Amino acid sequence: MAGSKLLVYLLRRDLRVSDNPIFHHLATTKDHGFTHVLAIYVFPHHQIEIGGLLKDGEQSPYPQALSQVAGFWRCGPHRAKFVAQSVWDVKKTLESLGSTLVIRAGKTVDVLDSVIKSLGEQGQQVNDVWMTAEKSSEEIKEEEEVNAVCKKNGTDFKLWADEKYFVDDRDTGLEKPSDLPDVFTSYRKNQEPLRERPRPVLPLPEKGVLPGVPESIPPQPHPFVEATGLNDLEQRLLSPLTSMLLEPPAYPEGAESAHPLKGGETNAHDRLRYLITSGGMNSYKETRNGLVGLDFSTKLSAYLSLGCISARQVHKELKDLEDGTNADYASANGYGEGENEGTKGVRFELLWRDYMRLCTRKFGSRLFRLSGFRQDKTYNKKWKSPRKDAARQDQSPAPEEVNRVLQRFLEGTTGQGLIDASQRELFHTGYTSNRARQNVASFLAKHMSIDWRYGAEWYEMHLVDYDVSSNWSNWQYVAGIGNDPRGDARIFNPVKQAFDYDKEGEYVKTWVPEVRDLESLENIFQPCTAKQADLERVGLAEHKMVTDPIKRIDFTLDRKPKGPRKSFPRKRGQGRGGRGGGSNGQGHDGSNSGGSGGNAKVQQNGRPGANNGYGHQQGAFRGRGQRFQCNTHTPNGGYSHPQNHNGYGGAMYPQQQQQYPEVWYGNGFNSNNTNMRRRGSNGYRGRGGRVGNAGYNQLHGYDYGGYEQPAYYPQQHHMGPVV
Ligand SMILES: Cc1cc2nc3c(=O)[nH]c(=O)nc-3n(C[C@H](O)[C@H](O)[C@H](O)COP(=O)(O)OP(=O)(O)OC[C@H]3O[C@@H](n4cnc5c(N)ncnc54)[C@H](O)[C@@H]3O)c2cc1C
Repeated sequence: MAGSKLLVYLLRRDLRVSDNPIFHHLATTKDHGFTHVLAIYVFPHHQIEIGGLLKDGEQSPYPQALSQVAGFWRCGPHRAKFVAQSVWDVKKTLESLGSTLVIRAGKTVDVLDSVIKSLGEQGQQVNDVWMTAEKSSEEIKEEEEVNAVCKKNGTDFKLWADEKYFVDDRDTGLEKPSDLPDVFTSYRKNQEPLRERPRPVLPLPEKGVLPGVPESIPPQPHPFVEATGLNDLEQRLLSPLTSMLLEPPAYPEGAESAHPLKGGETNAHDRLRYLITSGGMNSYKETRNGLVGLDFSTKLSAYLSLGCISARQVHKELKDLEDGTNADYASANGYGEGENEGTKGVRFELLWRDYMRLCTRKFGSRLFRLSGFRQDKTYNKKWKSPRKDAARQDQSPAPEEVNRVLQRFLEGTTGQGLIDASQRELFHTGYTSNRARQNVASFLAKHMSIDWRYGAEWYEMHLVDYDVSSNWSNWQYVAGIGNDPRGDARIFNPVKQAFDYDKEGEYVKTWVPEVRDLESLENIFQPCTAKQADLERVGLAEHKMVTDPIKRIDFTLDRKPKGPRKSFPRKRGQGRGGRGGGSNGQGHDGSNSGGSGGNAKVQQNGRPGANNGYGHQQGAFRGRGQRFQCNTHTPNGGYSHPQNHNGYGGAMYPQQQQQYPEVWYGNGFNSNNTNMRRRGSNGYRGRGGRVGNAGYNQLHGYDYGGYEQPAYYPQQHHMGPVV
């Protein structure tokens, strides 16, 4: 159209209108020349599953949004909802300012190409495309693809810095990415005093100052539909998601989510104001290691990671409190009293977030590498893999056993209370505290020596605050292959940590209801330590957390951890491992999964199981193989993905789910009948062996017994209270 100039702004993790450099530029620069702006958010097909947005009967042109190593959904239900809410909030805010946000699904470049073509057919040229830059490899690739499409269409392309971090890139003093110190403390010292570092925030554009919206808005490209509203969008995003667990935990009665917050810039600012006025920011330092409740930490992470709020906006409100410059905070504790330990602590953590992102900038795709950022080629840690094609030939235990242990870890039945509570909380709510995350990551990587990327991908699926840099760098850090100067030497003892941070056992009891009626903390944190009579009284005597704990840690109340820090429990015949076999002699080698009792006699008992204990394993593997081979979304629940040799749950599209609502086929496990336990013949606790073994019924191992999936996915009736 003659005289008009159109800008397309592709939003990604900059889901806010205030303190947004692009909107600010458009609102305040007189000669930018644009008569129209079309802001677009594309649900990216490779990061969020968009199969639920397909038109009836259509097939997606894209592979499913599954993770590379484990084949988990890359975005589970909690974050899918949160993103939808955040996107919708931007739309509402822009509408209130006389603009709008167009919401699409697909591959960003395909949507852009279609938008440019569709507008071109109506005589409207797209002159410029802008987006904000990210530092992770996948996002950089997307930027390059967008640039290429722009070139092809004769459209200008510009990348903006997002400015959502605490210290602006222009102010860090780092001349190039590789200048970043490999130790956080060195970086922090370079940046202090932190209170002086952030740039001022950019205000919300005034109503009517943004360029107009084009008269005709291009439709959602085929074969996807446009959601009719926020509820419809949420439901469609959630509908294809399966739990990926063979035995998903039930939602514990009475448990309340520590993260009942909804997404969006508006809610982010409400939360921030609440934290200031309630005194939460002042007490942050004392409470930040908490485990239960909404207010022990800020719960700003999900907003920060999607860019619903910027770190400098958080800093500004803290400063207003400290300086006494916002009358709305006049009645808050600490008003006008300067920086305190709490507000200082929040700034410190925000700098951690910056640092993790600068690590991504420095190390690029090494963020996702098994050997981590800094290890050279000679690094030789023997990670254990649940995948046959990825495991070393001499791996012990075998991949099938690692897979069994991994499943227990994911579903939260390891027998370590703190780990299990955290994993179940994460599964049900999308959140778990920093303290719990450290323990969980350490447990998988250091106690179990399992390929830490399974944990990182599980977190990617479930965390409502998933952030590529914060997640993967933290996993590397805790796994000992990232930027922790203590590396392998830092190992969290989950029992000691539970005694230190869950002093009444409230957290573990909240999320692991099976242990609620046990009396001593020691037993709550490790139910296998309870007396047989107590276990029988609370109905736990036959529970796998007790009969087959993944790891048992000897710990006495004088707080000194005892016992070996072995990754997988010892090999058969090493004196601590054996468990009694199943009565048909089909038990596992107890040593592979955490045996801690044991003397020669116990080992003998364990051996028959060890020798014949493959029914379960092979069954599981064959089950998985069957799913993998299944290319289409059949009722067998299979999926195939080029990089995924490790299918877990059958991914089913809505139509099929209606047909076969809650059953997964093709599982190698039969949840009810696989275990034929008996007591280890040599006592059951302490150093004398313990409640015996998981002997696996071979028949069921080979049989693909259909598994009834609890109705958690996708109905979402256990999402916890929402405020
Ligand atoms: C294994 C592991 C995985 C993690 N994955 C993520 C992730 O995907 N996304 C994410 O935002 N955080 C991640 N963290 C960091 C941290 O656990 C969360 O940021 C924090 O628990 C979020 O809760 P909060 O907002 O109440 O944090 P607060 O304690 O209130 O901290 C304030 C803010 O500081 C930042 N922050 C705090 N600690 C860290 C940290 N260690 N690294 C980076 N930023 C931090 C967050 O943005 C947070 O919102 C991970 C930590 C571990 C150990």
